[in-house]
Amino acid sequence: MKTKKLHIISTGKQKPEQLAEIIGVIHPYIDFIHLREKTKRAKEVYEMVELLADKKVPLSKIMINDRVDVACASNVKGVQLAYHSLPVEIVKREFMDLTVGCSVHSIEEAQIAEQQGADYVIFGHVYSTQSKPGLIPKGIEQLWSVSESVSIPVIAIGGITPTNSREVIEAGAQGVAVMSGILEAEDPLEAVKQYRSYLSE
Ligand SMILES: Cc1ncc(COP(=O)(O)OP(=O)(O)O)c(N)n1
Ligand SMILES: Cc1nc(C(=O)O)sc1CCOP(=O)(O)O
Ligand SMILES: [Mg+2]
Repeated sequence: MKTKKLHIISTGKQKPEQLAEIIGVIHPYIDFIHLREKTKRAKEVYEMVELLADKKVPLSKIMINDRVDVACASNVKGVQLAYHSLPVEIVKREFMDLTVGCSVHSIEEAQIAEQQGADYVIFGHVYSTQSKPGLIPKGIEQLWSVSESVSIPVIAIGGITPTNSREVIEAGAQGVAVMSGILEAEDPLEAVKQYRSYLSE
């Protein structure tokens, strides 16, 4: 079985130094860290990449949410496009070196992302989560339908725990994306090891 991917999404609430400290410790166990810092300016996000690099986090593990300019300028792996971001096809056409992930919330969005050349999609939110308060979760069956409807990897997001990771993998996900379960854990290293063990079984 191909090893499933573990993406970590920054909360936007932690100080850059605090995030860098945590990722500096857990990066050997993760595939990608996404900087999703919606209230920060481009320069601040760029500086966060520098902090991560200082902690020896490989640039090849860093994705930038939305900001194609920052992703290019900082030479990271790629960009995670949100619903308000530039279209996938434009980013793929103009920035060929970037890996492009797209956040989707339906079969139709996933298929459009695939047609436009996305390298993978993140689908959610699968389970209810404090990180998306008041929004009804999509559930495991929709995850299954989305996974069936595209050929590119589908990464599940939203309320993912170590134990339900197995269920989402069985539903066709090629990996999981986690925010609070690791970055807000009392012991992020222990938490990431737990996710990793469920994803590797
Ligand atoms: C139904 C639905 N639409 C949009 C969003 C949020 O979109 P996304 O692009 O994933 O942005 P963030 O999750 O990063 O805020 C959603 N969750 N649900
Ligand atoms: C950033 C994000 N996007 C989602 C989506 O469905 O598009 S769910 C989500 C938050 C995931 O946080 P947690 O791991 O704490 O549940
Ligand atoms: Mg999202």
